[in-house]
Amino acid sequence: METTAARTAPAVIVAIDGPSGTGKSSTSKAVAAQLGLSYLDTGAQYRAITWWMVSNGIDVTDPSEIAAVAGKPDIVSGTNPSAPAITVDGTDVSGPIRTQEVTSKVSAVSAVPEVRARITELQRSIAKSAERGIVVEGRDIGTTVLPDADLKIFLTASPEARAARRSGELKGADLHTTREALLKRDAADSSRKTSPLAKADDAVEVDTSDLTLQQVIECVVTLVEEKRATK
Ligand SMILES: Nc1ncnc2c1ncn2[C@@H]1O[C@H](COP(=O)(O)OP(=O)(O)O)[C@@H](O)[C@H]1O
Ligand SMILES: Nc1ccn([C@H]2C[C@H](O)[C@@H](COP(=O)(O)OP(=O)(O)O)O2)c(=O)n1
Repeated sequence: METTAARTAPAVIVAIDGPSGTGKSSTSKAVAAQLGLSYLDTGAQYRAITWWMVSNGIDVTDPSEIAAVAGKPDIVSGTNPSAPAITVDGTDVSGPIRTQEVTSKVSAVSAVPEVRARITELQRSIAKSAERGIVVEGRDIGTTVLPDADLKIFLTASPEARAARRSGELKGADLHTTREALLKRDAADSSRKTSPLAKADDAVEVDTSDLTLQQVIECVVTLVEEKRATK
């Protein structure tokens, strides 16, 4: 629930990065809602451009083919943490971007520099226009997209905890298969040349393996409030 203090506080930019299943989306949405900030899911944008490539028959194993059309889809992200929305060329793609097919191809598409340049520009312009501040979650927000963010958080968790959380979501998914797929995607995201998944030197690292979601939210809200008090 947003408080009166939140409505009058100075704008604050929060970057939350980390690998898959560490709690970035759940934490970012809750913190933004509680503090009256906008919210941006940058993974959804990479998923949306990947969905467009797949839907238009682009060979996602060919970086030059991806680069040639990277500027074509019109991706629009909503920033309401209580109702995150994403459209491509006017079509709501919030469901289709979560399929296994998109998940298995998103690392290859998001490694292409032309894709990153385009999406990064979009992210910076959304962050700039958030009057009361924003929580932006992803892989390279603290290092590349918003290096001057007021607060940078890097969430981690053991592969076992992350796989258990993910297979809980994908009902009936095998734990071992989920763990392997997740580690494969992390390795691809961490080893790409352009803005890989990485912790910024000035980010606060929070290991969420043994914390409840509520504990992680409280920890981040406290860190944001401390930052705001010094602004
Ligand atoms: N600290 C936590 N303890 C238990 N489950 C969690 C925790 N944080 C997140 N989850 C759950 O794990 C799943 C993945 O979380 P999510 O926020 O989507 O992670 P990410 O955005 O980093 O991939 C969700 O079902 C979420 O409810
Ligand atoms: N800032 C970002 C955000 C996501 N990506 C890429 C790499 C990720 O594997 C995919 C999907 O991100 P997403 O946050 O939706 O992934 P999870 O829901 O955590 O599994 O997008 C990126 O390259 N840079």
